[in-house]
Amino acid sequence: MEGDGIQVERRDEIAALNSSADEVSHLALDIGGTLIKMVYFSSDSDWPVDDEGKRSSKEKGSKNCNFVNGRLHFMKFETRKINDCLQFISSKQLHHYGGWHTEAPVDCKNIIKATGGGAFKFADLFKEKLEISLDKVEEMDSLVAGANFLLKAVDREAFTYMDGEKEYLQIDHNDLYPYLLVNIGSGVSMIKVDGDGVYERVSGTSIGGGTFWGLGKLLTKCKSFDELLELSHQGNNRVIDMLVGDIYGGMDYSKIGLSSTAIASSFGKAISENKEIEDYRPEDVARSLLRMISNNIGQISYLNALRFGLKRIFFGGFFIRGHAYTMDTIAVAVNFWSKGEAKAMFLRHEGFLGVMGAFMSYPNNGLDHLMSKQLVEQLPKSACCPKHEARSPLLGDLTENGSIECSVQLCL
Ligand SMILES: Nc1ncnc2c1ncn2[C@@H]1O[C@H](COP(=O)(O)OP(=O)(O)OP(=O)(O)O)[C@@H](O)[C@H]1O
Ligand SMILES: CC(C)(CO)[C@@H](O)C(=O)NCCC(=O)O
Repeated sequence: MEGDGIQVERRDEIAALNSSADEVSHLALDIGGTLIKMVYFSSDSDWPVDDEGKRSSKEKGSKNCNFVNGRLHFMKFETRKINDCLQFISSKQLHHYGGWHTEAPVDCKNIIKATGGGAFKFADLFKEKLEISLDKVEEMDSLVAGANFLLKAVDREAFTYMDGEKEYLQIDHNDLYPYLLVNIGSGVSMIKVDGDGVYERVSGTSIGGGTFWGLGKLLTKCKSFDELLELSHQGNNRVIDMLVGDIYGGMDYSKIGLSSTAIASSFGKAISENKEIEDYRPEDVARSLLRMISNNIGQISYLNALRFGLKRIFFGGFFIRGHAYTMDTIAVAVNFWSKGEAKAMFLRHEGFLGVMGAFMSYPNNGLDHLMSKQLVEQLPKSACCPKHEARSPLLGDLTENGSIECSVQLCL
């Protein structure tokens, strides 16, 4: 029988679920060029079943629906280590729990929503290793659905970053569109969003997170992205970048609005010195690289915002990783080029937009509404958000693996 919410599989196999600590559903994947993102829901373990092994109501809502408390789990894996992801799914038996469909035949249970290029590239691998069929969700559709959902559902999802200060924003649901979504993954997609499912990918650039990680790895011999990011934190880009002051004898070029400390040419100083890469500190190389790529993305984003008269630019993707210097550079670039007209905004669930979109695409009607309500209610509402706000214990910045409490509606 179908209801308004997620439909529960009313089969005897469901009874077997009750032996496990948590009940899992709605596994979704975003398999990108560099990272695999995963989301799944686990309900609290004390959800009762009736004598026939069917889930019974703990708290009946209207139309015979249950409100189930649980957690939404967020994970990421490196795509080059896809076997770790397969192993995780297998060890937790997650693959049995795509959506719960009343009508679905037993052998349809291993159908998982998946987005990103890897949903095509690795479809056979998932089938072969875990007998999972990937139900492909279009990548841009997923990004936009995920961003719209998070911006509407999660209080203080978006924030600005300037001079080391985060300022959380209260998004008016009736005044969200249009905006520019800039997703900085391996490559960068720029999407003009006009409504739910109404969007156009207006631009992109191949100089993105993959460029930072790839070039950074070659130039610094770093073994991990986190190591490279940490290095950049300690570096000084002025050692390698050619500044306006280097060209103008320490002076500003005020006539065209460039201060002496502005970068005139990224990595430009390296040509005038008789140095090899080994002569530079990896910290400084990492810093210059991060600055170059962040600046460039900020500038192209601004130009696209200008092209369509958009004032708000939301930045997502795992390149950002909540990193202060990255956000600061992007924000300064947008602010500088737009003369303060456009604003760069960042998202707490930055890297999980696409996978949230895929998660939301499981056929149900209740999830969106209910989760929105729950997620919002878990945070105190306030019209004005103080700077340097403490992280919410339930909804911390989700740049790492973690989980958040929420409720979903399941209908029998
Ligand atoms: N632990 C990590 N390992 C590797 N890259 C990381 C890590 N954390 C952050 N990154 C950065 O995030 C980028 C990947 O971001 P994201 O997961 O949003 O994109 P993707 O889906 O893999 O790429 P695309 O959408 O272009 O296919 C990397 O290129 C790198 O710059
Ligand atoms: C190819 C995708 C969409 C894959 O996620 C992404 O890596 C991207 O937007 N790259 C930039 C490609 C370009 O527009 O030049």
